[in-house]
Amino acid sequence: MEHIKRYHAARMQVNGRDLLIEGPISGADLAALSFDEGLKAFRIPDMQHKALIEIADLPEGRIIVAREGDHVLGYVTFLYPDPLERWSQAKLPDLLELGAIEISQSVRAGGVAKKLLEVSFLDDAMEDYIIITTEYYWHWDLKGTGLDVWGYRKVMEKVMGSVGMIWVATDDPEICSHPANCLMAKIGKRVPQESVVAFDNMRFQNRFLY
Ligand SMILES: CC(=O)SCCNC(=O)CCNC(=O)[C@H](O)C(C)(C)COP(=O)(O)OP(=O)(O)OC[C@H]1O[C@@H](n2cnc3c(N)ncnc32)[C@H](O)[C@@H]1OP(=O)(O)O
Repeated sequence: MEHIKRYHAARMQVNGRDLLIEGPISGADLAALSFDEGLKAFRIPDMQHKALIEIADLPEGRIIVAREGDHVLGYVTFLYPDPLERWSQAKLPDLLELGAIEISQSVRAGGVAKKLLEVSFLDDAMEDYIIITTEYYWHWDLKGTGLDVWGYRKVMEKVMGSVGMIWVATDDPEICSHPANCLMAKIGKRVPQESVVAFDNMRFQNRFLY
């Protein structure tokens, strides 16, 4: 499958700060930007910056950033699912995982996460993919937001729902291990039925138990 990446950008103001939301950007462009110290939910900021640079240059990888000048304050990633996760079992060329979305504390709750997704989905190429995201409460910044798991789950539903990603059922044991965890997905308009069926089969693998 040819992965077409068309650049889009938008501007917004949050707390009086001018932000540029743009992407997909290349690894070289991302390497030239500084990376905010507050972006530490998944790895220490330096390591996460390096990981994102690698993802940006993967054939299927897409990184959309929110930046103030040359300083990154938020990002979202799309790439093939981790080979250790069931979502990669069928090796679907047209299934991408929204792997991480993170906004620095100083500009949170100002619509940046929703804007990152809006810009991501401006690219019509996204209609060729099944986009999934796995929500595990242990990845959430409960302490930094002061929200409980259900309040946080509501925020994630609002962020993902803003581009039409919806809750979908699965019997994946990790997702089922806590009721606030969930799988969300959006199936692009041009995704063939065979891919949708393969995705359904990956979602349910323990039918003999029912
Ligand atoms: C696949 C994954 O990456 S799962 C992990 C998600 N990432 C993280 O948990 C990392 C740490 N957290 C963050 O980076 C941010 O808090 C995020 C990404 C969860 C949300 O980013 P934000 O830019 O703050 O979200 P945004 O401002 O677009 O808000 C979306 C909605 O949630 C609401 N919201 C956001 N934060 C809060 C909050 N702390 N309390 C109540 N509501 C909130 C917003 O008001 C908005 O509501 P609306 O749609 O009714 O207007």
